[in-house]
Amino acid sequence: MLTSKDIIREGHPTLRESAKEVSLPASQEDRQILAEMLDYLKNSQDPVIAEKHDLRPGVGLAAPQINVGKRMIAVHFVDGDIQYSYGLFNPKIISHSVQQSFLAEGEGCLSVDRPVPGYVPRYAKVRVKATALDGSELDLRLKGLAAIVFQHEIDHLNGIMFYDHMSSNEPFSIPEGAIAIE
Ligand SMILES: O=CN(O)CCNC(=O)c1cccc(Cl)c1Cl
Ligand code: NI
Repeated sequence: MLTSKDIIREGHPTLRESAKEVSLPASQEDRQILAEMLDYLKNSQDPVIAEKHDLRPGVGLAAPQINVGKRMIAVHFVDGDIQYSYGLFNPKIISHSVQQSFLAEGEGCLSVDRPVPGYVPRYAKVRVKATALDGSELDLRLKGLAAIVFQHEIDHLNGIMFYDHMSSNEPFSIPEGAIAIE
């Protein structure tokens, strides 16, 4: 099982590289890695398992964070009454809103061992295409928390960290018309 020691931290070059497309259909090895990433998220959200294995909680995870330079992400969280639990190959934002949004509580990252207070401006709505673990093609129209999490993960595939989006001298500045996601 993946644990916190498998997660690379700021300063590791892989976090700043662009990850490579996964050739499909995915190999058994790539499917195994993606399944383990999804399991990490589930385990990290289980108080008993997280405590036992000292797991930091996460709602998403990108392969570069476990030093695998491939375009694979996992997400596991509930947003309102919609449960998102996916392992995805080659996720791609194919369109997005002009309007922006940000998480009122800010963002955190398993690869960043320090709090970085401030708002992370992101697209309020995104349309994402990807191939799921079972090989099916997904076409997702996301808003709210889901839109933010998917952008955080897809950023990791492009070597982008959440604080790259933050205004350095005004971390709590809010872009014109941006909506706060509570
Ligand atoms: O890349 C994934 N991680 O670093 C996992 C840890 N961070 C989170 O779960 C997290 C926390 C707050 C906001 C967002 Cl958008 C995310 Cl994603
Ligand atoms: Ni992260």
